[in-house]
Amino acid sequence: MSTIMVLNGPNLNLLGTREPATYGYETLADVEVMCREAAQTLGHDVECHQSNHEGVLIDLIHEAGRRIKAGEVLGVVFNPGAYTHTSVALHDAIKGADVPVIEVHISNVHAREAFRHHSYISPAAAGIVVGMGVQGYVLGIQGLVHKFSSTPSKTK
Ligand SMILES: O=C1C[C@@](O)(C(=O)O)C[C@@H](O)[C@@H]1O
Repeated sequence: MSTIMVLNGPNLNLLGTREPATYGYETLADVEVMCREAAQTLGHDVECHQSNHEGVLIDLIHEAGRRIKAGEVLGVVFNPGAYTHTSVALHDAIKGADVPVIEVHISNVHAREAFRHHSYISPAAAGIVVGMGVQGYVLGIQGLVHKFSSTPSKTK
């Protein structure tokens, strides 16, 4: 059973109280429970991390890369928060460590301010889930497993 890493970037520790009209009322702890249940249903563990610091997120992506090579980790479901729109370093980390990443955004970033329309992460991501609320994390886990688990599938 391999582990799915769920990474959340800056300000996502404030879920539940942060702009609930945009991000909903579920807390990060609620999201992590949803992720654990979704992963377990598919035969995987989850490991959840949140950081407000770009370098910590880069280190976690590198760690994921090492653990993927060791067969311990399947990939990463990643909401990079505002670093989505600024971080060449996170883009390079994903490419450099060769990590399958499903990028998740709770809100529909394309229906918001223009500065949220560009993602440095998307060109390095294996898939993207946008605007589905916190359910997007579950969809991201399902997508990651569907695309990357060794279980045969006709539609990868
Ligand atoms: O922090 C976030 C959250 C977000 O990634 C989302 O989940 O919708 C969208 C980003 O633009 C924003 O900076």
